[in-house]
Formats: sequence, C-alpha cells, structure tokens
Amino acid sequence: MSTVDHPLVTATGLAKRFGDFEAVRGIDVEVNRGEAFGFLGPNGAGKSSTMRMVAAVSPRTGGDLRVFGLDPDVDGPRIRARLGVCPQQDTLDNELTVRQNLQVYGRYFGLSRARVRERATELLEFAQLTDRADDQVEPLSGGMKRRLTIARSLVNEPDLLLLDEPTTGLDPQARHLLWDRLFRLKQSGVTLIITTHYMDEAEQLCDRLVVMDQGRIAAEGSPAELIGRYSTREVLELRFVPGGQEAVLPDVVDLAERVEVLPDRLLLYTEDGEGALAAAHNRGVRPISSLVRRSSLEDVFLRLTGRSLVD
Ligand SMILES: Nc1ncnc2c1ncn2[C@@H]1O[C@H](COP(=O)(O)OP(=O)(O)OP(=O)(O)O)[C@@H](O)[C@H]1O
Repeated sequence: MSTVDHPLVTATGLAKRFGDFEAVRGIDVEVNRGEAFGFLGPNGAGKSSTMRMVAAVSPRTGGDLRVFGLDPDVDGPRIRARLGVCPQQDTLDNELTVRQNLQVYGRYFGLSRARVRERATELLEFAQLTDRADDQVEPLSGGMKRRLTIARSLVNEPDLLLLDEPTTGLDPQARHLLWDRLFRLKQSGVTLIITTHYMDEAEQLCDRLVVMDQGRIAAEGSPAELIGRYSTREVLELRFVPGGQEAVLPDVVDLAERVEVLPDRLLLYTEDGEGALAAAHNRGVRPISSLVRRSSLEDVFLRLTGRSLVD
C-alpha cells in the first residue's frame, strides 16, 4: 500500500480580518514536506498575519486552514508542539547566558534535564555559538542573536519551522551565514516557511514562493518560474538626473519588450541588454550610468504590482 504524503500546510480561501480591515483576503497555499516555501511581499502585505494563523496563535476569520492535517482552531497545542517559530523580533532572555536560553526553552517543551543539556550542545554547534555558550546574550552581534533565536526554535526538533523575516536588519555577511544555516536545516529534512521582503533572500532560500500584496497572492511558483513568466532574461538600467528619463523614453521604448519608468531611471526589459545599450547609444542616448543585469524577483514584483518591493 502506498502512503500519500499530504501537504504540511493547506490554506483555502484563508482570511484574517482586524475589525473592518482585511489583512489577508482569501489565499490558497499548499506547503509540502521538505520544501522551503516563501511569502514574498512588502510591509503590510499580510505575511506575518498569515504566519501567525499557521502558528496556531491567531484564529482565522475566514476560509480553511490545516497544519499537519489538523485544524489550528481545534488542535492548537498539538500543532504548536511540532512547530518551531522564529519571530521577527528576537525575544531572547538577556539576563541568561546563551546556553541557558536554549535550556530554559527546552524545559518549557518538557524535555528531561539530560536531553536538554544534550540538545543545547547540538544546537550551539549548529548555531556556531559553542565558544560563546557561557556568555551573556546582550553583547552578541545581531547575527549571533538571530542564530540563537533560530537554534532556540529548534529545541523541540520541529517538523516545520516558521521564520518571519529572518535576516531583516542584518549586515550582508551575517545574512549569508544565516542562509547557510537555513540551507543546512533544509538539507536535514526540516520544512521551512519564510516571510521576507528581500528578493535575494527568496531567490537564495525558497524552492517555491508566493508573491503577496495587500492581502492577496499575486503569483506563485519557483523563483526561476516566476522570473521566466513575468520578466525577460535581462534588464538594462539607464540612470538619469531625476526627471531626465521622461525625455529619453520615446528614443528607447522600441528597444525593449517593456519599459518601466522609475524616478531616476528607465528599466528596459529585454533578452539582450548589451544590444539594447549599444542601440540606445547609437541614437544619442547618454545616461549618467548604465547597467545590464539579470532579471530578479524585484522585477517580477514591479511587473505584478507596479510598485517596488522595498519601501
Ligand atoms: N492586530 C492587528 N490589528 C489591526 N491591524 C493589524 C493587526 N496586525 C496586523 N494588522 C494590519 O494588517 C496588515 C498586514 O500586516 P502584516 O503584519 O501581516 O503584514 P506583513 O506583510 O507581515 O508586513 P510586515 O513586514 O510589516 O510585518 C497591516 O496593514 C497591519 O497594519
């Protein structure tokens, strides 16, 4: 007999209303075991509200939701026991040491003292914090605190880890270190759900993602699928003094499949950025600077919503 591997999370028409305001407006999502699934969208898109419903800490106001096949309205404690949650803000206990932060959390989950000690040692190693184990939390860098928060969320060996904007506020090096840890977790079989407004983070980490905007899902797919569906291979960016780009627009509009006009530049969507740049130059177009780059999820978002991801 074959067993069917049901999705870990299934949302159908899922909605969240706060008074008159609809933060999540009927979304359909399936997250499969073993994948890294992303919610990509700007501030206020409804990502955290969705995560809180999945984490069984905020009841839905419409639609249906199943986590591990269970209804969060009915089986919240059973769901929470199998989840790891890494919130947007670090909620570490500054008066405890690094190791104690892990041990206290382990005791909340009812692990024995011996198991807590063992698990803390494993997690310190995973978080690359073994040499800081007996230090207070406060002087740690932002990246270290994030890694500790993630380690803490793994105390109960969850099947599913929810990460709300895991690298917001970190410097590039700390972000890369954290991505590496999350990649290792995924390799070890943990399912990840990640919210982010960083398109590079979504491209790095997510097998599949939904682009969320104003409480709705604008598109769904792998990063490569979304870029293939909604953008061209390359983008030529032509920068001008603010306002200068409008005058140039008629000279370049036929050089690309699509042109976006931003306050200080034109984005020419084309399969051949260098070719378009040469053609623009031949027509006497003289930008302050130019850049040919690959399309990204930022371009997908711009195409879908007419707005930039970052405020
Ligand atoms: N408890 C609440 N009461 C009223 N409005 C809320 C509440 N929580 C969230 N909202 C509103 O719902 C909308 C979506 O918020 P949410 O936090 O889910 O967005 P987000 O995509 O996670 O953005 P962010 O990155 O800022 O967290 C926002 O307009 C927010 O102000």
